[in-house]
Amino acid sequence: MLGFHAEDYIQFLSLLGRQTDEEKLEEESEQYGLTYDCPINRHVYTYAALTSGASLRAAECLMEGRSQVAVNWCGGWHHAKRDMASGFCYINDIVLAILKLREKYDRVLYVDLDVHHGDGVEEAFCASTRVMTISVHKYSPGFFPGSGGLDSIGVGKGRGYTVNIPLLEGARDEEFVPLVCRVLHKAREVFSPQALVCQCGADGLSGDPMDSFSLTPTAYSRCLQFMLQWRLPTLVLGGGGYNSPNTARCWTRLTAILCGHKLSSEVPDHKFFMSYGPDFELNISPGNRKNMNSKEALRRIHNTIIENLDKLK
Ligand SMILES: CN(c1ccc(C(=O)NO)cc1)S(=O)(=O)c1ccc(-c2ccccn2)s1
Ligand SMILES: [Zn+2]
Repeated sequence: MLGFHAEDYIQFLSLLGRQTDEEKLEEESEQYGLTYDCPINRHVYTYAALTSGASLRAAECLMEGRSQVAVNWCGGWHHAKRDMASGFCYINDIVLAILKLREKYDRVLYVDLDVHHGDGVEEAFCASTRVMTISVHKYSPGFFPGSGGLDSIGVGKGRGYTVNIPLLEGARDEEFVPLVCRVLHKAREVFSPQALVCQCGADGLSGDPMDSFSLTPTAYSRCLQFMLQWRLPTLVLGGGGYNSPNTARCWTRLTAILCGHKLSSEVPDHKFFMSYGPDFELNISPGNRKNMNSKEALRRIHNTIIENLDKLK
């Protein structure tokens, strides 16, 4: 964890279980972002260490050639900063995994499909020409974390290696998939990644409490399948997803794709079967929320990103 995070932050997290002076605890917690959406309890450190360790181990499996794809659905904590928790994220397992992959691969592509901007990962690599980050997310006044605009393209020598695809609420599969895949195609052309990390936060699904996009698991499946055809060492991670049955539907579908397994459209009987009512179907309908993304806006976003990426040639 010290490969990315500040020692004092990790030290504080590790002492949480043993700290008894509530007053002191309260005060210090604030400076480390350990309030509101990142509450503290004595289990946080172990939880964060285990989930990050799993993402690191998955990266090592790829580097050892044990598999072409490795998955950690408990990972994907893209908001955590070097010395601060943020957005339910305590340790940035994604940054740790990318730094590990960089020990073997010269260029790593990071793709963030979560409905929230992958700010913690972008910030960590915004000055790098060896890690390209691409985040597609809802970008709207007051929506967390508030960063990830079209003009956020990296800094210094890393300028152009940060890509943001900012969308408005109501985004649907039929425009999400072609836009993301066209950007991915261009990114691969100009960056030639040797390894891939994909955060598959499912809070963009229709029916998620984040109430933002109208995606179905098909959007995530098509984007992941597009990347899988590159046959790069690929790390697949989880992230947000607050409608648990729908998130399970989505990640089960992605797992089946990764395993080359065909799924029935019916949810099979199991311990949590009743949570999948009333239709007990694997698929999710997109719903009918108003789509605020106009064709002109989507075209402008696409053209701007393609122009920016072409400058890297
Ligand atoms: C802290 N926030 C985050 C941060 C990160 C995420 C996330 O999933 N990031 O990927 C989600 C919410 S937040 O302020 O937007 C919210 C906290 C609680 C929220 C909520 C709770 C219930 C229903 C709808 N929204 S949104
Ligand atoms: Zn999210």
